[in-house]
Amino acid sequence: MEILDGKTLANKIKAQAKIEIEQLKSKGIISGLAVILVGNNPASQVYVNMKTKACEEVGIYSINHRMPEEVNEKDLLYVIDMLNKNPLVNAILVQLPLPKKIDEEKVIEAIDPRKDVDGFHPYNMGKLSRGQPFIFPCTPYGIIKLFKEYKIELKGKDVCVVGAGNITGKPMSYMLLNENATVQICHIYTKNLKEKTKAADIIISATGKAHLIKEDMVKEGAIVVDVGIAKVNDKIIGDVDFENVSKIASFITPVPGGVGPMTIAMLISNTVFLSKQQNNII
Ligand SMILES: Nc1nc(=O)c2c([nH]1)NC[C@@H]1CN(c3ccc(C(=O)N[C@@H](CCC(=O)O)C(=O)O)cc3)C=[N+]21
Repeated sequence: MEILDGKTLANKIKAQAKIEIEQLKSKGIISGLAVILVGNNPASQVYVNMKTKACEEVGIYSINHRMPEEVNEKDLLYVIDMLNKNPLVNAILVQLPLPKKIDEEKVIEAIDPRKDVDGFHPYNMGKLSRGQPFIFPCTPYGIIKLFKEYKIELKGKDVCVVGAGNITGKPMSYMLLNENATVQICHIYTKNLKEKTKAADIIISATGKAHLIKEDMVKEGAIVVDVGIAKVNDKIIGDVDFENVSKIASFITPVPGGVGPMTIAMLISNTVFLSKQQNNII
């Protein structure tokens, strides 16, 4: 069994981004990321702080917009419009989830697709689904990078994606299909989940259900990627029962230190990409 070490690869990717950011600076271009955080969700605050810290590490100019839980949709859309028009802002991220009374779809659609660092805008999701991507959502992008780093071939592999959310499951499935993998997407209504995961060469689980994936659901020698981050008694627990599944998997990501740090690294990398795009460098 080999660990897919997201932390180490994330540091490598951030170091590369730092060099590119310095090159942009020598051309007078400063990469800028705006993060909008609505409300006081403690987990969201932790993630946003990690993003800000990563920006500081690599030299990205970052602005945090904090808005109260009770903010009305119109005010939030106004801030997005302002950021869309601000030439110092190359990338915009609205931290999810948003308070229930805000229409998430409307908010995501308000982001200029050219500044959509998460790749969540329907234009970008549509492009990705057609195999003509402009930008890749950070979490699935990080997972693909991990596969490439460890020379894991995707062409023709049977991949079982557990979880069909917009942040990971769906864009992950498109990216795998674009790599010529055979993709099965499972979700809460899936019958006989075990039968499906057990048949897979690669399992990618993104449900947030602590230890959903047990040893008896995994084929000997399979590759297991854990995107889950449930909080149980103040500890972060992944979707995968690591202790037991790691005994039979050929490659496995740990939680923490696997997919999480890769998500942050790809956010940095996407910000650099958008900065270059907007300055006609690529
Ligand atoms: N618009 C938007 N874009 C996102 O990319 C986005 C989002 N909303 N909402 C929430 C999810 C979650 N997410 C994580 C990022 C890093 C770690 C991460 O680095 N985790 C560390 C552990 C961190 C800890 O100690 O809690 C690790 O796995 O090693 C986790 C989760 C980004 N998300």
